[in-house]
Amino acid sequence: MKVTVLFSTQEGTTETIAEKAAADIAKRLNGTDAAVEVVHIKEFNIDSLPKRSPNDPVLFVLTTYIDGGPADDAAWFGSWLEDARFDFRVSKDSLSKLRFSVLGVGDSAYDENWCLFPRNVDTYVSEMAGVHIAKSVFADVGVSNGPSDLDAALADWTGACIKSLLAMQNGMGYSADGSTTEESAPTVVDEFEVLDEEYVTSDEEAEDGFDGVIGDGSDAGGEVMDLEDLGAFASAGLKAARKAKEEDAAAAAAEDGNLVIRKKGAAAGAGNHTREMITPNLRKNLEKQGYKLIGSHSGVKLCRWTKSQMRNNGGCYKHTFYGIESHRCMETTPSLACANKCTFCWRHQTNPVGVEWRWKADLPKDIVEGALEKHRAMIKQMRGVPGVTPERFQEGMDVAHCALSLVGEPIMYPYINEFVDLLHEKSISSFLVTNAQFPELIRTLKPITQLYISVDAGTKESLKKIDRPLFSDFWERYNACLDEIAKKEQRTVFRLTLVKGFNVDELKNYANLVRRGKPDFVEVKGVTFCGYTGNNPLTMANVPFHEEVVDFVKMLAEEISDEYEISCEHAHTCSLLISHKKFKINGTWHTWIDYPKFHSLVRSGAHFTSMDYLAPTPEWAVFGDNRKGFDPNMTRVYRNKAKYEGDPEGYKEKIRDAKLAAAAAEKAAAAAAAEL
Ligand SMILES: Cc1cc2nc3c(=O)[nH]c(=O)nc-3n(C[C@H](O)[C@H](O)[C@H](O)COP(=O)(O)O)c2cc1C
Ligand code: SF4
Repeated sequence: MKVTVLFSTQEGTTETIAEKAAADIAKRLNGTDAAVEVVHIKEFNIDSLPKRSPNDPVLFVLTTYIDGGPADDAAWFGSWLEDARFDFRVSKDSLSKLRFSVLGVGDSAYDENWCLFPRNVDTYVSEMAGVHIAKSVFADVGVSNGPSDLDAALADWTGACIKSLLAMQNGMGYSADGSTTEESAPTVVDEFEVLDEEYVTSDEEAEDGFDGVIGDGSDAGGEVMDLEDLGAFASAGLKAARKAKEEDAAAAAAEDGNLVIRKKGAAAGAGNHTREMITPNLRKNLEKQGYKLIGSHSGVKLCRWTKSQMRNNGGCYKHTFYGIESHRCMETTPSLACANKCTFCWRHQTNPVGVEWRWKADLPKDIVEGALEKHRAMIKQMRGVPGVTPERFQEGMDVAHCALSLVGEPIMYPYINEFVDLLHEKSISSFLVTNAQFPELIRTLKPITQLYISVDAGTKESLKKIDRPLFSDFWERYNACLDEIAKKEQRTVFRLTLVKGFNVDELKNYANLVRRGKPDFVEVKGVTFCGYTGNNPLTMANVPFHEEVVDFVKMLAEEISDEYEISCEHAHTCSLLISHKKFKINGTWHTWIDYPKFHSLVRSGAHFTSMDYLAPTPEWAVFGDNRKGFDPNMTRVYRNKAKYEGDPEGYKEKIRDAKLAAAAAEKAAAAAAAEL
């Protein structure tokens, strides 16, 4: 018997799952004549499926991608199957020899598209007379407990497959529900069911009548569990035990040599991917990226500019544009989840997603206190570092700004208003970035110091390509968010991230969006390359040069020149600011913020607008100044100072050449990979 575990993946999770399943199966079939192989779908000859011997089952482990469709590697398999299924010339029992089962991987946050592709594969193969050796199971990476949780689904599915495979080896019958018979020929119950699709963890649904019982109880080993027990069911201990078991299985199988892994090069991104808001795996992942986690859904991270300004080596663009003291700025988020899968996301697609809040909500007080504590602990590590004076160290400990822009969608957090109240009570300013998918939450958001909206694309098509949103009405939501922004009276900012080859050609569309949202400011920045993984479409070639950003900004400013003008530049981060002309008072830009005034306005409870807490912009920050946005009170550090000072133009040229070479090399590598 040859068991083929056939996987498709976009970003690597499903590959890991397939390997775990195969290792477990191989271990359990050890000592029989069965061989187990893990095969990447691109390496598999699909035309051989109809001829496959019933003795050589195929276990599909398939991910779900955009609009519920297949990952790129399985696109042709999807169309092969569909063609075969609907082509009247193909016999309806053409897969009658095939013994199979499907483990689908997807995220229920995608509603009706949850595991759509694996479900279709399951349906089509059944309709062409393929025979289940075990019930197909659909796993939900969006929950951390319950029967459709990835770990539980994997364990159930693998267990059922093993049972049938052992029965086949022993010449016994088997059924899709995992029971065996004494008959020598296989008896197959050709039906399957999704493991408790209705199972949800949200408080809301619990209120809607969820009684804490999973299915009929059979899913949990015959027990009926209540909600408290679910916590234990998903406890770290159980998971650790499972993991250890899986690792043992992999090691033993590899030792015994009945497991073969056949896949295409580096098929996908690395290891541990995500399930739920801060599950043990996600925690590890985020901590590896330098996040300090608070409670069950919040994070804080020390920004490089905080460290830089602590040493008086320069602040971030927010220092240049708005007078933020970067060394007193805490970067945090009360929601690591969001409703997108942006191509340029810093979290390398490991983010939990949802179209609404559906997790336990920690108290705002605990998040604010926890974030301050962890932020200060990171600042403490800067004590004694060259350039950090006792004054600046003390200022660093005394947080004055909070950038709610780390990752995730902060306004999804149900207590966001209470959260910003707590910041303001502590005289901490609030800069909040939202991703333009929740107009109703923007509407109900209280006045904050500065409200950002990410305007990632000028057209529906490129928004879909860049942000890869969950909502099907994402474009309508995007526009509704702009309408809400237009109604806000305190400072509003459009944040444009230019991605070469994706959105830089949409000048006129952007101009229309600015006219619609009427923001006070438009910040434009080139996308930052942060080592995107897996099949992420971005490469260094998508990162625009500073001059390209400047050219774009000049053209955009020209389009909206009746009301806006370029005001500031921070060359170091390729960022420029276009401001509404009302901030140019008597010929002087007033893009900076009077923070004490903002706090006294909030405390007064009086009505106020963005014109009530402004401050003049220093000359060095103004566009056109030869200091290019670098604060002259600080000392710039060049990594290659000698070279730069000796021949600044030549040095810039070299940097440019190096970037171009890197971009060309990436393109060539991608082309070569595509050809393989
Ligand atoms: C751009 C994008 C779109 C997705 N669309 C869906 C979808 O429509 N339905 C679904 O069930 N899961 C969807 N997912 C969730 C993935 O199936 C899930 O993240 C899975 O763990 C990815 O597995 P992989 O790492 O093997 O590619 C999507 C993920 C991404 C990144
Ligand atoms: S909205 Fe933010 S956190 Fe969510 S995917 Fe996009 S960049 Fe990442």
